[in-house]
Amino acid sequence: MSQARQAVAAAKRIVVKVGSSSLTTAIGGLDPSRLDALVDALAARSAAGSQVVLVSSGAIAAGLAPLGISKRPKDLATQQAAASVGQLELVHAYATSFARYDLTVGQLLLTADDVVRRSHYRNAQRTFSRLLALGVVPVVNENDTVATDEIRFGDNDRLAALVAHLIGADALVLLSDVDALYTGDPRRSDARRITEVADESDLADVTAGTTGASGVGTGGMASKLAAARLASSAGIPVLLASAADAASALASSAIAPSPSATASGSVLASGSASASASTPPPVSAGAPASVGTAFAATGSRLSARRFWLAHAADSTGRLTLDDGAVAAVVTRRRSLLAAGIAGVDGDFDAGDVVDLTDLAGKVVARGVVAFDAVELPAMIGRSSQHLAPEQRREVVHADDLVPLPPRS
Ligand SMILES: Nc1ncnc2c1ncn2[C@@H]1O[C@H](COP(=O)(O)OP(=O)(O)O)[C@@H](O)[C@H]1O
Ligand SMILES: N[C@@H](CCC(=O)OP(=O)(O)O)C(=O)O
Repeated sequence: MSQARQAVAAAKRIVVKVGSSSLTTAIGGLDPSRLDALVDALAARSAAGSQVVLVSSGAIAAGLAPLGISKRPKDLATQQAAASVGQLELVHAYATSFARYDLTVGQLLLTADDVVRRSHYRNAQRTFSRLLALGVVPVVNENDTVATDEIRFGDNDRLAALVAHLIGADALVLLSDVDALYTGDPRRSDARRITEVADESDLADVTAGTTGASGVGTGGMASKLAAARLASSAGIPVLLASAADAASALASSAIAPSPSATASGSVLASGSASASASTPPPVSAGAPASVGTAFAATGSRLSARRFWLAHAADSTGRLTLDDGAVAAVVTRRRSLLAAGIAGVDGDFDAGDVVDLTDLAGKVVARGVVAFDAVELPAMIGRSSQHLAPEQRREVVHADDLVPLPPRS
């Protein structure tokens, strides 16, 4: 079994994301039997001693039937109305289903700011940590009802990758309606199945579509691939599999504790399983080598601050660097000086996050800029001795700068 699969099977803290298409029926609305089957697998993993966080899509899809709408609306306001109605159905269904195992769920509705803004993510971190310590299964979704087009994650794959980093998860499992990553859309006969992704070279032949077959999901395989890259480059192994294979994908290599014990750190549920609660089906010993696609962790875990910098929701401008400056900041990890800047775009203030690009426009790094946009045009291309004394400092300090992995 690959190292990535072993890591997923051994993970003590695991984030599992499930897409809308895996929770709904062909005619719309939640499919209780698919939801229960997913919960069976999650409860089994929890009983094997792992802390489980579920990122679940499906609010918009679940809201369509109660509102008498037959297909996914295109306009934001109707999507938000559907999400408002559907989220309630969704968490109610989860609460009922997890209760079969005497497990309590907690709902977290997050906006992009909650996981990418430094001032907010500590708050989200605290909430997750407390919920997990209390033995609760957090069920996460984007706060669709207040998210606007500009500030939306849009797809929960990315949200799940950000949450996995935020809570220090050991693995991320992305469950979808397709059994693995293919070289192209599996509806095409020439698409080849990929079992292991050790590094970027294994993805060279892959074309990932942006729409799914179901019509209820959002990002297609492209958003799953982007999320898998994001997580694996930050040191988190990823397993992409079909929700129908959830039991195998979530199989644990841990020796299952006694049936009454729950996730490690639980202070509430230990020994409190009610007489009526079911015992989850036993877990097998780790995901079989053939389930889904496993992505090895390629990078190392970034500090919360660097992760925030690299993946902050939006940068407010861009600085174009000449070749020497690109080499200095990306390879030698130096600060960016005015002399190496060839262009300035955007309307930013000192302290904002900006993209740093090469002369061809490719983003090579991100950083916190130390000057307002209006100050920079007169400074760029000049060496320090040709700058006013108060301007003789780094435009982006090395401590505030993170080179972006080439593939994210
Ligand atoms: N290279 C690919 N490998 C696998 N699936 C792909 C690929 N390109 C496109 N797809 C499509 O992406 C779909 C999954 O995306 P989506 O329906 O948005 O899932 P979810 O609702 O689980 O988020 C698959 O059903 C498949 O049709
Ligand atoms: N937040 C939205 C889901 C967005 C989303 O990413 O959907 P999907 O592609 O099915 O994972 C909802 O709950 O309907």
